[in-house]
Amino acid sequence: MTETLTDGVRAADGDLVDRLRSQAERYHAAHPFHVRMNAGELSPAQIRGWVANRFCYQEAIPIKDAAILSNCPDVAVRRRWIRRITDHDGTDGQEGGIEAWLRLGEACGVPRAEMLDHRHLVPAVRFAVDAYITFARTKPWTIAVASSLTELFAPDLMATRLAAFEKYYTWIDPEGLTYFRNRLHQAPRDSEHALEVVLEHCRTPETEQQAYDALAFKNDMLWAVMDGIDHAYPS
Ligand SMILES: O=C(O)c1cc(C(=O)O)c2c(n1)C(=O)C(=O)c1cc(C(=O)O)[nH]c1-2
Repeated sequence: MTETLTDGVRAADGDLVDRLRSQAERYHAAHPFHVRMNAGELSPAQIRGWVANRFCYQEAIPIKDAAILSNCPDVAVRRRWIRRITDHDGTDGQEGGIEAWLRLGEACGVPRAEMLDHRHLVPAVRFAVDAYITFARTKPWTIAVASSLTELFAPDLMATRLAAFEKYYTWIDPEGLTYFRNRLHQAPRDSEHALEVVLEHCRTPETEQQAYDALAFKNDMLWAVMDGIDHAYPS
């Protein structure tokens, strides 16, 4: 690539970026359960059900990122991608996203033992999340990277959710919301890198389509997670 993203994307890259971004409307931000969450309409039991089930996704993220690393022959990409694992797992003296999510759950009233032992885990959520890990293990690494691009859409949802929790769910200790605050800056950094990788490696109509389909798969996976939660904790 002669130009970098910061110089401005090439015309063909712009087309692919537009096609990928067009999938924003299929993002799980539009799922009725999230719409009700962001309107302040969920009960404490529904929030607890969501937080306990979403923990399964949080646990899966570093595992799928390790699967991508294991398939990636590019040292420069691995050096940046590995940060995602430590962001979630933490390091000595630095709390990671998994611990932050456990604290969020506790702030919502779910004991950490009940998240860790999966007693609230709904089958549909387990199977959807497993499918994401399997996708990352079995697809070409560049296509697995493309599936992470839902993070292009995540910051808006994260900001809306944070505001909704602070406004409507005042029974939750605001300290517990650190996870969302951290993702506000982690997600844009991560999606920018993932987009660079996809634009550099997916340069044929076939691979562009595979990247597009990977993002559609991921959107479907996230939607299925929300369907499972919505069904288990109906309004
Ligand atoms: O709460 C959300 O709505 C949401 C969505 C997504 C996403 O769009 O995949 C991620 C996260 N959160 C998240 O916290 C996170 O760490 C994350 C990593 C990834 C990924 O695919 O690599 N997605 C997401």
